[in-house]
Amino acid sequence: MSIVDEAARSLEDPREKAAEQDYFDVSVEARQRACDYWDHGPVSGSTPAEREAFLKQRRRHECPEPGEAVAHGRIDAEDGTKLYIGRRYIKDEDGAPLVISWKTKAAVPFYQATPVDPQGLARKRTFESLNNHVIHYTDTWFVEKPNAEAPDAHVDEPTSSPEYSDVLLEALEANRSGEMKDIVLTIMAAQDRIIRADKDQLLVVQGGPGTGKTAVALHRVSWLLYNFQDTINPEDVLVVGPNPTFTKYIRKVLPDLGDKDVVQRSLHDFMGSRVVVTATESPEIAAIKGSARMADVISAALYGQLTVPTEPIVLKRQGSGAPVTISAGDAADAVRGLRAQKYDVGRRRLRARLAELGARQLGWRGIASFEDLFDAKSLEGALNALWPEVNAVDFIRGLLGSVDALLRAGVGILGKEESALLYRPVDGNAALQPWTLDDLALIDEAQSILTSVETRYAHIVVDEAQDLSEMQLRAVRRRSKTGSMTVVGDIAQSTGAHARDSWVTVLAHLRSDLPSQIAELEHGYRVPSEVFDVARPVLALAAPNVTPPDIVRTVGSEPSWIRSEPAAFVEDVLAAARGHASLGRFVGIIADQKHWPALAERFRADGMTWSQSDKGQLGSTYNLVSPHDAKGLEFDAVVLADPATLVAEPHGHRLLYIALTRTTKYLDVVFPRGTLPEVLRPFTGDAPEAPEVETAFGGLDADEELAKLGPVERTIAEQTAAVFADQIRGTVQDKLHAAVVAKIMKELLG
Ligand SMILES: Nc1ncnc2c1ncn2[C@@H]1O[C@H](COP(=O)(O)OP(=O)(O)OP(=O)(O)O)[C@@H](O)[C@H]1O
Repeated sequence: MSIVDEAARSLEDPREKAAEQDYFDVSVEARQRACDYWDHGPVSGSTPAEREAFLKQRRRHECPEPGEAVAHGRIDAEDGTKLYIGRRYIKDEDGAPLVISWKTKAAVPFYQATPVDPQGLARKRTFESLNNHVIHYTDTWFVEKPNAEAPDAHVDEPTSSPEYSDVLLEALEANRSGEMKDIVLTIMAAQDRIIRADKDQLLVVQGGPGTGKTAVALHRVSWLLYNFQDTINPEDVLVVGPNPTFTKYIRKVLPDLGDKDVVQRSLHDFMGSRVVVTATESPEIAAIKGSARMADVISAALYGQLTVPTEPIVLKRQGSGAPVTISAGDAADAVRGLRAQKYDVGRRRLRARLAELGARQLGWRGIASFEDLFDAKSLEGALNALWPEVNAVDFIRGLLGSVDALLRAGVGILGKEESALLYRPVDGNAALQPWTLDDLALIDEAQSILTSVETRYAHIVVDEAQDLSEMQLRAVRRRSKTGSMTVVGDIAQSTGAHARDSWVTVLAHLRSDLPSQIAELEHGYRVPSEVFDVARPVLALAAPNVTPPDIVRTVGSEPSWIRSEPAAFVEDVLAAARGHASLGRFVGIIADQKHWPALAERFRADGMTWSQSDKGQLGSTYNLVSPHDAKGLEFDAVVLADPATLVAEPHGHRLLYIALTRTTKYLDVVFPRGTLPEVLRPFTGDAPEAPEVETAFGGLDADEELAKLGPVERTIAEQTAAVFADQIRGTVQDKLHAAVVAKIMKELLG
């Protein structure tokens, strides 16, 4: 048998399909039996440890939804061995595998075999099923198809490049919602290699928008939990996303893959909740607070509070004895000797050391706790004078609230102006401070110097990692037991106060003894080429060194360019959004927050419901999203409002690039006349100008216009309006589509 260059897809053979259905039925039954056993069987094990192990297994075997497909693929090796591949392992009554998990090594060829490297496969079969009824199967042959296999079957011309199967393209076409879906059926070879890459490394995944970085990182977690289940529990894995909206967006992927209990946090809460963030930082101050130099400033400020005594220390005795005096020299040596310790450890030891020095005066010797010999208040007072008690939140509040303390701690680390910039008046108690996201990392750093932060995670995933400050990276690193991490992002989408142009600092601040590598994803799955053609020149300005992704699909719908008169801007944004929503699309309205009050007021006036990204919401038909919050999200249709406001911000072209790459299908750009950023101007071509259309049809009453038509004409007008909805949409209010068509018809027909 010879290897064919191009995989051929065969038409389904009804007998084959029936046989596959039988196999599915048997597997469903076996899965149900296992479910019943794990769900309702007695807890086994005679010791508590055995019982705990059983319960852990039970959690791993939680029953899936009854309709979850038992298998999505099958691989036939050249020697005739067949393996079915699904989300979970299913065995028959004799313990033989019916379906293997996609996470096993044996499943690798399903994802990685290509005509050039078939990995021992003769055929790969992909199933589409609904409630475990096989609807279709598609075969990809890696050898010449044996004639005996399906004598009546035709060989189809491949309907798409075998690299981008119909199943993949259908998944990419599917309508989106506020929750990301898994991609188990269609993981691509390059993605699969990253998912299954060695655990013990710092793996950075760079890739353009929509290349699947988030999906890959989450599937990698699932793969790790399966393959290292003896050493990694779900709660030992942390996934950090940029903001609560994003965390909400991805939260169901892991549970859908069978992995509950993974810790998923936003940058706002992965460090704990010592304070509530209520304010934002100016970019200038955020940049200073985010710099790793702040770690030295905090350390200097903390240890700068220690006093090396020059006077003897007097300790009162417990009870009635005369006080004892410790020489200044002995006390000073004690303080100096403990400076290298964690702050709280040093303080504890100093207490013991002072008590020991005092006890010596009384003739006590030996290794014992002498603290009880002394009056607790007296000992604590002496200790506080030398080594004050500190809590991280109050300490950072105090440090930021004192120009003197900042200047002192910043000597040789920060410039004087930088130290002075950090000053923020202390007002009320700690909870009432205008805490910012960047303050959280300062508090965390202080906490780590005081005691330590629990290094509890066996693996950490950081998404949109290109934006993390050095201080945030340090906070992530502290939580990792070994340095095993998967860090994903896109330098071209790096914005905000900590934007960067390479991964060098990220690697530096996350590094451990483990090896590190940067892997790249090159194919863009989300954004259709019609839209990416617009984003490409923006990328060239935003990040000239970043290679654009290879786009895998087209949708046959060009972006719309809608010029508005300023007074009609909100109306035009609304009309564009409504046009999409009326066709059942999940819509993202990406707009600078300065436009939000007007948009929200208009939504309210129309009785619409919508979600707002600043509230961590996502999922209504209409989603109002700030350009910064848009990172990582996607919509069926994006209405980008007033792109000039994005470009006007720092890293403005990157923000624009992000906004342009959030759509899986449709893009409408609504801009006040004369404001379109230069980089986008070539695309407007001879697009109709909304205000003129508005003027021409201003005051049009839909019912009145339609009433002028006979019933047949009216039906034609309505149908035509539906067909041309995309063209008309955005130029006039949605409800006027049919009326506009009616008017045009009248005019054309005289
Ligand atoms: N192999 C695949 N099969 C099906 N869908 C895929 C595949 N790879 C990516 N996708 C889909 O493409 C979209 C983009 O994926 P994802 O959000 O992971 O990309 P990203 O690289 O993280 O994007 P961004 O940089 O914008 O955050 C998602 O809808 C995802 O499900």
